[in-house]
Amino acid sequence: MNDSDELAPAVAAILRSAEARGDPDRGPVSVDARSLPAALADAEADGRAPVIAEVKPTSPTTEGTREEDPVALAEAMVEGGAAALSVLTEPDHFGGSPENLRRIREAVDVPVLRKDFVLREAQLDTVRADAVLLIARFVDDLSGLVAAANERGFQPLVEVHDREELRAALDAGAEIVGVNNRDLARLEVDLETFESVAPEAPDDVTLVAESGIGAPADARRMVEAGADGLLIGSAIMDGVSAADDSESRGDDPLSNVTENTRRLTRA
Ligand SMILES: O=C(O)c1ccccc1NCC(=O)[C@H](O)[C@H](O)COP(=O)(O)O
Repeated sequence: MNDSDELAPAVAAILRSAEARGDPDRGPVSVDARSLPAALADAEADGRAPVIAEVKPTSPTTEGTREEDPVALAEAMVEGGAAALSVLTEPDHFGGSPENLRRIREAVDVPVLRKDFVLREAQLDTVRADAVLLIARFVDDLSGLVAAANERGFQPLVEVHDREELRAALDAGAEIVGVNNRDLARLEVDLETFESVAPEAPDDVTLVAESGIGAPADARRMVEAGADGLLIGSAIMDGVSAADDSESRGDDPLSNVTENTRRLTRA
């Protein structure tokens, strides 16, 4: 990873803090993972859009920080039909923590993806999750980290943004690939990114469309383009564009999170 000059300043700062974070003081963890591909397929089989709902207290592109208990947020998402959860563990720019993930995974029975900027093997051992995000652009030894994640029982979800990164992910042995519609160089979101990369992926890969899915029509568009899973954060956490109209939003933030999730899982 040597292109921090080409990244949005917020992303370069995220990477600096990921590099500086200490490694856990223990050996390799072992995980008995809940299957993410199976959970997504089960959702589709019973008529729900396969949503991976993200517990994302804040981000560089969000105003303010959600103060609700992360476990309550996660349970509200599952109640709304989420097939799986994504939980931020990045503390400095997303308000996440490994402890949030540990508590959420204990409280729900759906698969939980660890959302962070994992750069080296020891960082895998910070907390047990069912799946772990590895960002192709930022990981120097992608094959090594995919293998290290698999050895521990984690399901690696390798994030790409273009066809070249998709090839690198497949060469590294990725079986679950996320195509991020958010360009981390400029932080702009464009759903055409998924549409241009998805046709290049083999059929046996589980493909996840990430970022920028704000409304049910976006969710349908991504599924039509080949998405097996939909990673959705902001539209569930704040629901600005998920709600059809502001009158349908109530005063209870957790009910709104459930309702935002439900609208998207019913897409
Ligand atoms: O979300 C951000 O502002 C962000 C900024 C810099 C790097 C990464 C960022 N997001 C990471 C994500 O992948 C999203 O949280 C996830 O795909 C959900 O996206 P969205 O539904 O658009 O909140």
